[in-house]
Amino acid sequence: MKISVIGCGYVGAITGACLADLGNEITLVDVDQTKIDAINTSCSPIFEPGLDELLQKNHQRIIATKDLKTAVLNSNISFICVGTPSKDDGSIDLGYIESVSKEIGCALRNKDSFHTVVVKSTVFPGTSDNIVAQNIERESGKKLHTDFGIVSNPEFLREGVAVDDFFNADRIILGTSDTKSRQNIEELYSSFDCPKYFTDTKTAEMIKYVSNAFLATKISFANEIGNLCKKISIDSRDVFDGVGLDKRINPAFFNSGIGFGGSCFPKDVMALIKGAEDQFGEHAHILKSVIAVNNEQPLRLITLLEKHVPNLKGAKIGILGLAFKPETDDIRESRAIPIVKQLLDKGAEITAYDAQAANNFRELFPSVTYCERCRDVLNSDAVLILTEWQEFENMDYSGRIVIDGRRIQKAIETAGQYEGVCW
Ligand SMILES: NC(=O)c1ccc[n+]([C@@H]2O[C@H](COP(=O)([O-])OP(=O)(O)OC[C@H]3O[C@@H](n4cnc5c(N)ncnc54)[C@H](O)[C@@H]3O)[C@@H](O)[C@H]2O)c1
Ligand SMILES: O=c1ccn([C@@H]2O[C@H](COP(=O)(O)OP(=O)(O)O[C@H]3O[C@H](CO)[C@@H](O)[C@H](O)[C@H]3O)[C@@H](O)[C@H]2O)c(=O)[nH]1
Repeated sequence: MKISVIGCGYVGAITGACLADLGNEITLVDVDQTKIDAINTSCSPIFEPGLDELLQKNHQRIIATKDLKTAVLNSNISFICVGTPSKDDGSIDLGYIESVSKEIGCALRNKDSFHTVVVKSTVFPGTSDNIVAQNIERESGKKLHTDFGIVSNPEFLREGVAVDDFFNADRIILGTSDTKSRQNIEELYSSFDCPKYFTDTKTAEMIKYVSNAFLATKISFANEIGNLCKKISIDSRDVFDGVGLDKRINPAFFNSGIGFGGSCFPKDVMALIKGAEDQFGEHAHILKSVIAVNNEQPLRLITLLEKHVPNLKGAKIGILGLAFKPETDDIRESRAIPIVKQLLDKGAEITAYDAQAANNFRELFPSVTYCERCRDVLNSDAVLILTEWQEFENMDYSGRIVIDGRRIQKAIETAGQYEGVCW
């Protein structure tokens, strides 16, 4: 199939490269020339394991461009993969979705054949029908279901393991009330043997929000219980290992520590809270607590640090890990951000190491000293572990004060003085 993918960030680049690997011809579209140049030289525009290899292997079937109109006209299906960030009040900013759907509409003015538009970006329920479809109808003069169709196909990939998640999805959610589009999308995903769940667009959109909200809830719940377990000298991991044996509960996403970051959980939980309240007058009490626990968790690590280093003014603090999780260079909503902010406010001198995320972090915090080798960070008054990169398991923490936000076994075994946030 000929497919245009609009937005070459984490979701667009993965979707384009993986669909090319399945034999489709892909045109990736972005407004960012650097990303286009990277893709056209078969280099990944983001750090994601396996993506470079896929771009190289399928380079004859992948092209990147700024020209959305031609990309849409030369394809049968367009995937919308642009960002849906938070506004200052936490509600969803649909600015990119608005402008891309209008541009697709303009392009379709000159197209005679049927076109399927797939919304992969995470959007509040109702957005595909009320904004995307209506903008396209308005700008193109064409009719939904007759000239074009809409599918909501939310993405569930996790950064760091995104290629594997694409090819080995637990399920594919497909929301559409359009017969031709359903046929197109069924054909596109025909080689996947996971469950394909067909529903309407707004239900599909809600499934994405509820999945992220539930996983975030599990993490905040594990953190709340972990905080209590620490006070009673119970290892919270042992507790959740036991709890997770109940098939109704499941052991995943019970790792307690300094909380969840990333471009999705904080943003999507806030968007659900705000959308529920502003549009429907519903107060999401549980989800508000999920955010409150998550905001508190990184600051607990500072409180533990101050037990060992009471005066942080002028203290040398080493930080291991800046990315919001391992195997990514992404620092969006990383728990390292509030921790570094507070340490700097208290006058600490910070050295930090992260093999992938240091450059991104430097843009936010130029006053931090960034080390080339992780062992250089150890030469500090105390070491904080904020991301569970595998290489941190290979270090010797003997004689060091370590405050661990992510439970690195080697630190538990070798540190001179050791504190875990929730254990
Ligand atoms: N990152 C993830 O792990 C993940 C996983 C599942 C779902 N999502 C959702 O997918 C969407 C995209 O997320 P992302 O992390 O890939 O975002 P991103 O910010 O990494 O990438 C978005 C891209 O869209 C481009 N763009 C913006 N306006 C454009 C326009 N008019 N035309 C063409 N390109 C344009 C930007 O330049 C950018 O490269 C969001 O809704 C997000 O919530 C993200
Ligand atoms: O038990 C756990 C699991 C995760 N985390 C933290 O939670 C955050 C998110 O982790 P993860 O879910 O692995 O990464 P993301 O790439 O943000 O993926 C989430 O967000 C994506 C965007 O919507 C979805 O597609 C994925 O299904 C969903 O897992 C990270 O800061 C993790 O450190 C914990 O603290 N404890």
